Amino acid sequence: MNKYEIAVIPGDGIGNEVVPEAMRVLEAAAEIHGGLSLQWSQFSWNCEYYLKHGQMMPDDGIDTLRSFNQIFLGAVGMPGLVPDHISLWGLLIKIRRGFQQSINVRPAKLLRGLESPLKNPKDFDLIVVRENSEGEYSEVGGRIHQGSDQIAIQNAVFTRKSTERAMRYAFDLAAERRGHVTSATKSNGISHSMPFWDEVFKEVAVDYPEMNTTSTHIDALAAFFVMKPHIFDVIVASNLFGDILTDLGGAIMGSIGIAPAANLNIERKYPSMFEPVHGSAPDIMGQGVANPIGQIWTGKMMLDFMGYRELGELILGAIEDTLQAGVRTPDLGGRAKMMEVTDTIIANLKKRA
Ligand SMILES: NC(=O)C1=CN([C@@H]2O[C@H](COP(=O)(O)OP(=O)(O)OC[C@H]3O[C@@H](n4cnc5c(N)ncnc54)[C@H](O)[C@@H]3O)[C@@H](O)[C@H]2O)C=CC1
Ligand SMILES: CC(=O)C(=O)O
Ligand SMILES: [K+]
Ligand SMILES: [Mn+2]
Repeated sequence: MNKYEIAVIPGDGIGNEVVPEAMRVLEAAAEIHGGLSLQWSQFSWNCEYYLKHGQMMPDDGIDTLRSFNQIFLGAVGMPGLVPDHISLWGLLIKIRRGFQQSINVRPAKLLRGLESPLKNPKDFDLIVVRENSEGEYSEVGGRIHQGSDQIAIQNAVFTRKSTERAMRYAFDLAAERRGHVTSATKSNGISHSMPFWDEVFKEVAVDYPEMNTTSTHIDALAAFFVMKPHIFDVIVASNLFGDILTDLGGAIMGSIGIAPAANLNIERKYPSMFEPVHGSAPDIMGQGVANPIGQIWTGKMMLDFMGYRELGELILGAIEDTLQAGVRTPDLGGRAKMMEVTDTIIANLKKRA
């Protein structure tokens, strides 16, 4: 029996609802496999914890997580309780950076049984590789002066090491897929970091002569996601561009509630963290209608990363069977409750086993 220690951080809002659902599916998958045991340890670090303790996680939080194989997280943020920059930087981003989870992998594809809101989506199947450790999301900057003299400065940080790492990951991924990498740039407007980004992209591409490459400005790229998403294979993007593109990726699939993600420590020196693209959705929390598919598909990505790809395929198949049968939450135009969707996915998983 292969045992894995998984740290579970449901976080805020619907994170507390969809994480237990995904755990039910992963448990069912482990049972089908027979040789895989997932040992879950729960941590209640979130905005309520902050209100009690003045921090999003204890001082030794990162040390506590270090011994786990992986981290399974829901979402962080409850803007009514704690300002978002404090909650996200105090937990989510702290973990991403603390464990050098430098790559955020976010697929978007046309699922069987789901109509995209696009009129002519064709059969798109793309993956956004988002640089996850620096870029526009930096702590470098500050505020000075008062009143009408106030100034806010926010610096973007692009290192050769991290830029190259994200790009190499994208090329390696494309080599296993359709061999096409698109770089998301904005070197017409951002005059230092993005020309640098373009230069590094050209240099890295030299090492992959068999790959096709395109460099596209992020504004046009966003429009192409809507007009012709099928042209994309792998897209490599900076932290901010990747963040925005992947909500759009969720939207063109049918809902941001189904979009999965993986924050990878590709060196496997530290745990990686698996959490869907969506946030804590305070507008629908407590109603039992959150779509659990984003979290469940994220669980599939965790199994893939742990080397259980066949099991992952089984889960995605069961998700598609469920969508095809019309069992969908309201965000997908359906009337099913969250738990009914999960129950149906588990039943379909057992049928496929
Ligand atoms: N990685 C993370 O933990 C993230 C955290 N957040 C945080 O979440 C909080 C809310 O942020 P928003 O901007 O509203 O983004 P959000 O992703 O939480 O919600 C955006 C919209 O999508 C809907 N939605 C999201 N997930 C859904 C699901 N599983 N099923 C059905 N509908 C779903 C929501 O109801 C809402 O209408 C904020 O505190 C924000 O900072 C936002 C994005 C990512
Ligand atoms: C914070 C956020 O929106 C994300 O990581 O996608
Ligand atoms: K999330
Ligand atoms: Mn986001």
